[in-house]
Amino acid sequence: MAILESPSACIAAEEGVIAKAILMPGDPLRAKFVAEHYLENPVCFNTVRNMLGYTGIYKGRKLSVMGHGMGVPSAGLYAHELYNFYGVDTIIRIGSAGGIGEDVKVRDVVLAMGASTNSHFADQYRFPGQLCATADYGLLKDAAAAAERLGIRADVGQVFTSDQFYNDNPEANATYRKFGILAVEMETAGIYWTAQRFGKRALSILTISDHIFTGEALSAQERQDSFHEMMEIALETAWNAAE
Ligand SMILES: O=P(O)(O)O[C@H]1O[C@H](CO)[C@@H](O)[C@H]1O
Ligand SMILES: O=c1cc[nH]c(=O)[nH]1
Repeated sequence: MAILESPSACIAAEEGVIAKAILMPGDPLRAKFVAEHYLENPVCFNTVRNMLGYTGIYKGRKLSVMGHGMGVPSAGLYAHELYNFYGVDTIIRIGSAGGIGEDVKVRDVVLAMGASTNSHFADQYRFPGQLCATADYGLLKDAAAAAERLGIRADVGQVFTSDQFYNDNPEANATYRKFGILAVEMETAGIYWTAQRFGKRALSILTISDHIFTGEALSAQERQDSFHEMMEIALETAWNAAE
């Protein structure tokens, strides 16, 4: 696929091709999977850096899905370009996360109401104080309702967005747990801040793929099945926001 001239640095898509609502996993191959399994007539709109993006139709409405890579710098960059250059107004992250909360089990779906973080991404805003990274309430409400309709248990609460996958501080996770953090992952705060900065909407829907305290982890089959549950909640939520 030839790379197009484009208004932004890291996405090369034709004007109007990307839908107003987009699902975003970290892994571009998970984006391809969603496009091929859930969207009618998916068309690939981005191959730059292999960060695959597709637009197709879900239940009669135009919807997109694209990878955002790992970590806040990568996810923040793609969210910035989508919101500012491609007319996107809703990003729903669909990611994996490590369980922290006592009541959170592998396979569970977590709706991230807010994200605490050790990321310094928001320093650029020179916000006088600590800027809360929070989900869009409408998306959060729609996702909780969709989970209930689909009969899927979804925990709603706070997550921790970490710059480290391998953390050298052995006490960090116990402290997160003490403060009621449900799960740890690596992008939500950056996406939420970017949405807040540009007056847009974002929500992270996460599947617990492993538990930090119990060491329990999903098998490949379980990962596939429970990721389906997260994807279905996300698709139903995005449908409400789609054209
Ligand atoms: O499954 P994804 O969406 O990539 O999310 C989680 O998985 C990656 C680490 O394995 C990080 O990106 C983390 O946030
Ligand atoms: O960021 C992540 C994702 C899954 N599991 C973890 O422990 N961390």
